[in-house]
Amino acid sequence: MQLYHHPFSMDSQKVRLALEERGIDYTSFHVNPITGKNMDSLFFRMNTSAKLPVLQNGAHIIYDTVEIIQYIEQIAIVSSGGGEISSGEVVAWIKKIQEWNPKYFTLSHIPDKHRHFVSKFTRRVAIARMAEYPDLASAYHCKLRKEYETQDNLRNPEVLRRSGEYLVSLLDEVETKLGETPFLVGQEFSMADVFLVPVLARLELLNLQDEYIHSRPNIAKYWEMVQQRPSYNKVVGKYFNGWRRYKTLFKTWYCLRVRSMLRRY
Ligand SMILES: N[C@@H](CCC(=O)N[C@@H](CS)C(=O)NCC(=O)O)C(=O)O
Repeated sequence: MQLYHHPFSMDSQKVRLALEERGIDYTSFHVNPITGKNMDSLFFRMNTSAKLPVLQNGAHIIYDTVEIIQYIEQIAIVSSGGGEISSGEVVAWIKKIQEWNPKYFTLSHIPDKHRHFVSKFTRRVAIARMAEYPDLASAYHCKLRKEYETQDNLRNPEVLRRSGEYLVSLLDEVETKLGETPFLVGQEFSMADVFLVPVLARLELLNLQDEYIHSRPNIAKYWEMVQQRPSYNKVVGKYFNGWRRYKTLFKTWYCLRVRSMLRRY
């Protein structure tokens, strides 16, 4: 089984947490969307949305995060001969969390000058690939249009307001629930937690933990606890804990700067 993913991608983190928690082996391929690797022709031909993650098992390819997780659960049940599929409550939490699109919230917390630089680089990559692979030109063109759309939406205060409000109401609901049970659904770490942990990790990466995590005591306690899990360390901690975040971010930033200077798109 091959997983195309990247540590920066929250949906990739969810899938990797599920694979680690269920102890399923897979071959990992890093595809960095910030350096435009998701537009490399081999990957793009398989997945013209260029979005991550993608799970491939032989001829079976899945592009949707929730569907990938359901597939992982089925594999875990078949290979262990036991276990069970997620309950209705877990599925409801997954849906609620997945309804929050972190894109605009994240981008709006990145300084304009860095954001514009990355956006320009992404557009240049799409244009370069268009010329290189004429048979994929319309798909690359679509990707280019989406990038302009993203930048337009970021100038719309209504889009940002809605995203922020949804996040706050989601966290308030999570805070109430965690006052009743140690994990989002009951006594055990479930797939609902797999979807929640990357949201908290994103808030910490953006240095927003005081406003969103520490101000909610139940979430703060939960956050401390889930960070002790080996799956967290492998998927998130290894790249973003303490000084590691600077190494991870610097590597991507350096690669972007050099390629941009040399005009290697
Ligand atoms: N269809 C995917 C979308 C996942 C998605 O939005 N992925 C983001 C990262 S979390 C991505 O790949 N962005 C890069 C891009 O849009 O170029 C799903 O629902 O699982």
